[in-house]
Amino acid sequence: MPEQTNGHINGNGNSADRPREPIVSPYQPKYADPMSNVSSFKIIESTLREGEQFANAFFDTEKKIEIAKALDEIGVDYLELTSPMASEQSRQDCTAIANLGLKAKILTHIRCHMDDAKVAISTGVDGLDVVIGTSSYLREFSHGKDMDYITAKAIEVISFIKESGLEVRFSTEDSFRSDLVDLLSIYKAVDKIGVNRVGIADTVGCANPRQVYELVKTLRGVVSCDIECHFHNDTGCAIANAYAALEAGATHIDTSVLGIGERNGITPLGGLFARMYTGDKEYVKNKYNLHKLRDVENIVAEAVEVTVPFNNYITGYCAFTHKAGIHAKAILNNPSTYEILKPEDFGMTRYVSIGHRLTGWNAVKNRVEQLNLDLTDEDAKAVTQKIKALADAHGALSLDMVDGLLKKFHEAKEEGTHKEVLKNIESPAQITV
Ligand SMILES: CC(=O)SCCNC(=O)CCNC(=O)[C@H](O)C(C)(C)COP(=O)(O)OP(=O)(O)OC[C@H]1O[C@@H](n2cnc3c(N)ncnc32)[C@H](O)[C@@H]1OP(=O)(O)O
Ligand SMILES: O=C(O)CCC(=O)C(=O)O
Ligand SMILES: [Mg+2]
Repeated sequence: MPEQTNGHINGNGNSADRPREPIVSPYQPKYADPMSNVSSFKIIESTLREGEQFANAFFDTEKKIEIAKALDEIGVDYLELTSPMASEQSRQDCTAIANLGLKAKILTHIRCHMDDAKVAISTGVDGLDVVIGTSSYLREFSHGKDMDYITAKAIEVISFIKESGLEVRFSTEDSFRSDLVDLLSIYKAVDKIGVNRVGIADTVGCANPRQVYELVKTLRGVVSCDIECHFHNDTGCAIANAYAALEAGATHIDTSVLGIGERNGITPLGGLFARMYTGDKEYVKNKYNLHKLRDVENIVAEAVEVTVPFNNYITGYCAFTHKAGIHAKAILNNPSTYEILKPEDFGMTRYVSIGHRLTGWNAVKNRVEQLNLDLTDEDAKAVTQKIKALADAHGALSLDMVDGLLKKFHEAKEEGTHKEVLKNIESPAQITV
């Protein structure tokens, strides 16, 4: 039997830290967890590149440095920066961040073009992410080049970057609307000349996890270098696609803080953490400083003038709020009953909400115990019914109101008038403390 713990209504979740027997769920997936790549996956954090393509984003040098340092504290493996070709300030910012001496490797992102490569190398970054579109859309409406030209240019640019000693990645923009034979043939060609990584990019967010798995698995059989993946979230698959890519043998995933990027963005850093933590908690906890996630999200949210979404992975304000009575009872006994992520692993706090009509007597009784009031189960049940009636008539009650009601009831009980007092309370105003 799992240990019965006394959960905290506003507690810090420490009850979940106590040793307890593992709960073996009959609903564990039957297949072996294929997350062999979890123990080696790397994050290419692109808030300072893809994130700068978010509609509201404008980061001055100081803000870029603040974000870069905050991401470095989390322990992301790479930071990807906007192309130095974008503007003179972008070029100077690349140089400034490359010189910060961060633990993360610094990359910048360039077109498949010799001029871009030359300028990028001169910034002092550790590596270059080279990209060129291979779908018929991009070949026709963007750069207008055919596959022979693209392949020859890729080989020229990659060879040049390698000669300078930098790490180099080659990526095909809009991979999922590109011809598979074209893709495999160009990836093979660049693998042969020693590219460090090839990249698959779902530039328009059209791919689903099954398609991702198939493409990455096929590519894994064709190249020996690392495989990076970049997923846009237009159809809500960016996290699932990242996971499917890792299952299939990808090694690097692009993220941005809060998922910001072109249109509605890419795989969010926090969402990827949540997904990967669920697969291999110890690896993710040991490798990344998860307690710092909220700080960097707040920095970025403020910089781009958005609020952190209420339902954000991990840090959304209700990510660890439990409400319905059935949930509250079980959570208070053992948080893992309704939590796959431990809030304390992310520096977050669990909250059990009790002042509403979905509440249950077990949660109310727990509050009675926290307030150290001498009330019976029957008393807790009676007060619970009053909370429900008040909520039906007036909407949710604050925790202060619930406390006020419990204290009033307790005082009246000492005088033997509690049933009458409870009956006479008809509005929250009568219990507001
Ligand atoms: C899917 C992605 O997010 S890819 C990354 C996107 N990032 C950026 O665009 C960085 C910010 N961009 C910029 O500042 C500018 O677009 C620049 C500096 C890169 C280029 O600016 P401009 O020279 O004014 O060209 P413009 O932006 O109008 O068009 C893009 C040019 O790059 C070419 N191009 C587009 N993609 C590529 C590529 N991957 N490799 C090589 N050339 C490319 C286009 O053919 C076009 O060339 P043209 O000047 O002959 O028409
Ligand atoms: O360089 C890459 O792999 C991705 C570029 C990009 O942002 C995209 O294709 O959406
Ligand atoms: Mg993108």
